[in-house]
Amino acid sequence: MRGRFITLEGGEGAGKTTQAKVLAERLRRKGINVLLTREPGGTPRAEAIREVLLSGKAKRFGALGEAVLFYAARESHLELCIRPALERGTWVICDRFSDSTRAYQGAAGGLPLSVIETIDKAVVGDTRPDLTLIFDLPPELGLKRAAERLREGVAPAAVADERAERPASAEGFRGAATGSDVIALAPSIDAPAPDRFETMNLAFHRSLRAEFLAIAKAEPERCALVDASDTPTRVEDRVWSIVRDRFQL
Ligand SMILES: Nc1ncnc2c1ncn2[C@@H]1O[C@H](COP(=O)(O)OP(=O)(O)OP(=O)(O)O)[C@@H](O)[C@H]1O
Ligand SMILES: Cc1cn([C@H]2C[C@H](O)[C@@H](COP(=O)(O)O)O2)c(=O)[nH]c1=O
Repeated sequence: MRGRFITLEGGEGAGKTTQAKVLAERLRRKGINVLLTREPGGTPRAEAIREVLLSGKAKRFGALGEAVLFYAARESHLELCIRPALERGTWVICDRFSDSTRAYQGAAGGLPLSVIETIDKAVVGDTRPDLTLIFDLPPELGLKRAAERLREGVAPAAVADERAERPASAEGFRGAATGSDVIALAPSIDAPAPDRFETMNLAFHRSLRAEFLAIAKAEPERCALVDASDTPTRVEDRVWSIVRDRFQL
């Protein structure tokens, strides 16, 4: 049976990475094979693109240029990592996916939705998430958390983690060759400094929030809203109750 595809979406510092790890552990405790991954990233090629995008080096290409790069990374990720895992029956938990492009490069970045939808159709096809958890909180709070994370010297976690899973191709996870469980990614991009999008102004982050809320409202069969301003334990419980109900676990 095909695995389930779960994505986590939302603004900066919303707690997606924190909760993705907890969810993966909870599912594993139920005996489910889980691939925990992130976007942009998940394969060496996509991680290299991540470095370019988050450093701000691609900013001068505008929202269209950045969107094309996000989709180049997504194509590699889907082809070498996500689709093979789903076909093996592994559940995939992905920290950000297409809704982020729609919010960041679309609503907040000014790229028309029709352009994103065209590229999305070509790259993602029918590999759509079965469930998208949308983490909602005021951007001021999310940015404060992200700033505290930086002050504590904690880089946004590299979540590519395949445990028992192994990619079929040489372009798969870097850690596969060494057999490591959690993939250690190149430090340069995850060094503690605000990334390209964290440095945008509050108006940008407000439009992100509005777009994520609009997506959740427009697609209630796929999306579930999570109040990310709550305590970590409460958020964890809410996530688990959504996942349990959705997949009848
Ligand atoms: N519910 C919560 N309450 C308070 N702090 C939290 C909560 N969840 C996560 N945090 C903390 O906030 C910071 C950001 O969390 P995390 O990295 O999980 O967010 P994120 O949504 O993945 O962020 P980004 O998209 O910016 O990478 C971390 O330092 C984390 O420990
Ligand atoms: C997938 C995707 C991501 N982004 C932005 C959103 C964040 O600012 C970074 C990713 O960093 P994180 O710490 O892993 O959250 O990239 C984007 O603008 N468009 C996208 O499609």
